[in-house]
Amino acid sequence: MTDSSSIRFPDGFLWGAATSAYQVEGSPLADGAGPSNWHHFSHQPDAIADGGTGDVACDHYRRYEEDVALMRQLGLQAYRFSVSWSRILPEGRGRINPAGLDFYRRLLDRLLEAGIQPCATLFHWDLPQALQEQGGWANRDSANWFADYAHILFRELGDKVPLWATLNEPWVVVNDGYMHGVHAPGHRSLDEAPWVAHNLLRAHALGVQAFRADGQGQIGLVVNLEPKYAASVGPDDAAAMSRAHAYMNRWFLDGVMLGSYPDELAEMFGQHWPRFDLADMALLLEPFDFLGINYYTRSVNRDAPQNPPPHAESVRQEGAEYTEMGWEVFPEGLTRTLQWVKQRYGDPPIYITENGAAFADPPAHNGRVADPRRVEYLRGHLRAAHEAIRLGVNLKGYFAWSLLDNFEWSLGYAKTFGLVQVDFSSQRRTIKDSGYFYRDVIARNGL
Ligand SMILES: OC[C@H]1NNC[C@@H](O)[C@@H]1O
Ligand SMILES: [Ca+2]
Repeated sequence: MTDSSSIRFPDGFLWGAATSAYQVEGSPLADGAGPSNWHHFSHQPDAIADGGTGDVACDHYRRYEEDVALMRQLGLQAYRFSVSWSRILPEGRGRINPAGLDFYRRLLDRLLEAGIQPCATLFHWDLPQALQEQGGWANRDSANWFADYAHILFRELGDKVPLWATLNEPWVVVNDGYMHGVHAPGHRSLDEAPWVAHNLLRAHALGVQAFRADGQGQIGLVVNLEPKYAASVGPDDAAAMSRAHAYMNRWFLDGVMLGSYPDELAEMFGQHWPRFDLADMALLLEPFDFLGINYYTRSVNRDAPQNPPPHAESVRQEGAEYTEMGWEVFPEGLTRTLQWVKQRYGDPPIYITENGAAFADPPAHNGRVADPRRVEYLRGHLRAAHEAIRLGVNLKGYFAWSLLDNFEWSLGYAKTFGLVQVDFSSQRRTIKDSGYFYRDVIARNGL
């Protein structure tokens, strides 16, 4: 039963929606842009479920003015997007491509004219291919490449962007790109993965230092968190839950908030786990202004010794509701996760930088797209977010994933998360019922 009592969020709570460059922009090589590793990866045979690539996507690189108009129609107060590193630096380092900067200046000007706060992510997985070919994040120099890139953006775009994020979901880069090989660069290496994670966090810290030197506004880190439950009360499943929790939720946050990695990681990686310099661990503690949390679901884990770290597997829950991603709809996990972050990491300011659901939506009919399951998903998770605020979590805003149906990485275009439907054959946008629902939430600052 949905609770019918109305709720109001705090004054000034920030309401937005999110996208990322490679998932929506298209035109990957336009106007002097260099290829990213995702451009390279998505063109590999069988890399993407429906054979999709980011070549066109939502054509946002060319339709951004129409899309900002859609954001206005939804009454968004903020828009979270990412900058394509290889538009700015086609070889990843050195030569700047002015046309790349100009695209983001145009987008920022449209947003500011519309009274929409930009929230820019520096890195949302699309590393310049030229840097991937120099080892990418496995190369210790990657942290410096990132800091140089960050410095350019702060200098060139800093006066138009109040909220910055260094990285989006470093865990996914490691788990999907370096452990399971299903994301760019498609590696499976217990030796590379810990160093990739470490260099990503070093990059984050050096990026924050660059921001302190000449940035304006606030800067944060965006992580995906998924509360872990045990499939049974047995000790093996409890241990599996604890390993899964360390691997997915604590690895990166302990690194940057506590200056150490969970002991469980050294245990589960064994001889593949490096010895990290103390100087590195001190760097990781570079303070930043807010934590971005991306929440979708929980997982219930049982022991799976045959699996790679964390030697666990998730168990489907009888009677539960699942999205098209195979993710359980579990809003109470959001409240629990926000409380856990508050208690473990010293009550940092938090934005929910992504929350949303993929459901099989019907095609637009008479200018409408009925997506009641997404409306209920959002309603339930907004209630859960409000409950966290009631429990004292310093939650400052919420960004729905996603503004538009878009390229869902290795799953291609079939998984649709948008508040706005995109007909990829015509590029026609249609606001879904969930978009109108969200517009009313923003207008009321609550449910
Ligand atoms: O899977 C849905 C989203 N999750 N976080 C990162 C985004 O790029 C994904 O589309
Ligand atoms: Ca507030």
